Amino acid sequence: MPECIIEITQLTKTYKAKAAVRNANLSIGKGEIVGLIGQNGAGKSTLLKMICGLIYPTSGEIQLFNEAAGDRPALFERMGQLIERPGLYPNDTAYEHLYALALSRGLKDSRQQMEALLQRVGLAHVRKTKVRHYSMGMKQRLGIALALLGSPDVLILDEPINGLDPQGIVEIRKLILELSQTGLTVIISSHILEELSKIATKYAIIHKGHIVEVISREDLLHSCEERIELEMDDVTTVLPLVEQHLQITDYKVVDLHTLYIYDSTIENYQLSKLLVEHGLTFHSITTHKQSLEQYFLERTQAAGGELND
Ligand SMILES: Nc1ncnc2c1ncn2[C@@H]1O[C@H](COP(=O)(O)OP(=O)(O)OP(=O)(O)O)[C@@H](O)[C@H]1O
Repeated sequence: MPECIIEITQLTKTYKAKAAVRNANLSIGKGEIVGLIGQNGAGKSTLLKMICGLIYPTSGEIQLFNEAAGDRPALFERMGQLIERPGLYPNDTAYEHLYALALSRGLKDSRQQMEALLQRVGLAHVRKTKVRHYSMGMKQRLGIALALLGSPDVLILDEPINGLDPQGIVEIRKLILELSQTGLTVIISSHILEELSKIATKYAIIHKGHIVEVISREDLLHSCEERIELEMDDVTTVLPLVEQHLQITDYKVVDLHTLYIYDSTIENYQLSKLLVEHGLTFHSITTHKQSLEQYFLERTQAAGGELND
C-alpha cells in the first residue's frame, strides 16, 4: 500500500442505543481510490462524516496524515467532501457558489483557483449560468468543485453517482479518475459495487455498521473470475495431484472441504478423471462464475448472520 494517510481504528458511532458504525478499522494510502460499499443504512454516510470531521465518533481513533485528528481538528481542513446532495442555490451561478464559499472560508486570491476548478469539472462554459438550468450531473460536478476548493488532499464523495443518467455517471467516473491522477486520494461510497468497479483501487464492504471485508481491485476481480469448485472430505489430499498432474498452481483452499481452481485451461472432467484414477471420492465438481454484485451479496450475507442489528 502507498504511504498511509488515513488510519481509522475501532471507530464507533452510536445514536442512542443503536450503533451506526461499530469498531471499524481501515487504512487508506495516498492516491488510492477507495470504494465504500454497503446497502442502505449500512453506515457509509456515518463513517464518511466521521472521517471528514462533520460528526464526532463515540469511540475509536482517526489518524490523518500520521497525526491523531482528535488532537488537531485543523487536519480535517485537508479533507474535501460532498456528503449527500450539494446544497445549491438555484438562482446563483457556478461562479457565485465558488466565490461565496471562498469568501466564507477566508480564501484570498482564489480567483485563479476558481477558474481552474471550473475548467477541471467541465463547467467553465456555464460558469455564469444559473444553477437551476443545470442537469443533475452538472450540479454534482459543481458539488465536487466546491469540495475541491482550498486544494484538499482527500476528496470524500457520498453516493455521487446516485440518480445520475448513464452520461452523467460516465462524466463523474472520468472526473474522479482524472483527479486521482493528480495525486488526490478519493473515498467514494455506493450501494452498487458494479458502479465503482471501474474506478476504485480498493474496496471496503460495510454491513450493519461493520467493515466486513477490505479487498484490492485485483483480488476482487480474481475472486469473480470463472473457477472450478471441488467439494470433498479433505481437499488437502488432492493438492499434490492437482499440482503434479494438471500443473495447476492458481488455486485456493477455502476450507478443509472446498477447493477453488482458477485455471481456465482445465475442464471439470479432467479433474474428476484424475480423482477417480487415484481412488479419491468427492461430493461435487462445479463451475462457478460470480458477478461483482453476487460477490458483495455473498459477503454481506455470510457476515450478516454473525452480526447483530
Ligand atoms: N443522526 C442520526 N440519528 C439517529 N440515527 C442515525 C443518524 N444518522 C444515521 N442514523 C442511523 O444509522 C444507520 C446508518 O446510517 P447511514 O446514513 O450511515 O447509512 P448509509 O449506509 O449511508 O445508508 P444510505 O445509503 O441509506 O444513506 C441507519 O440505521 C440510520 O438510520
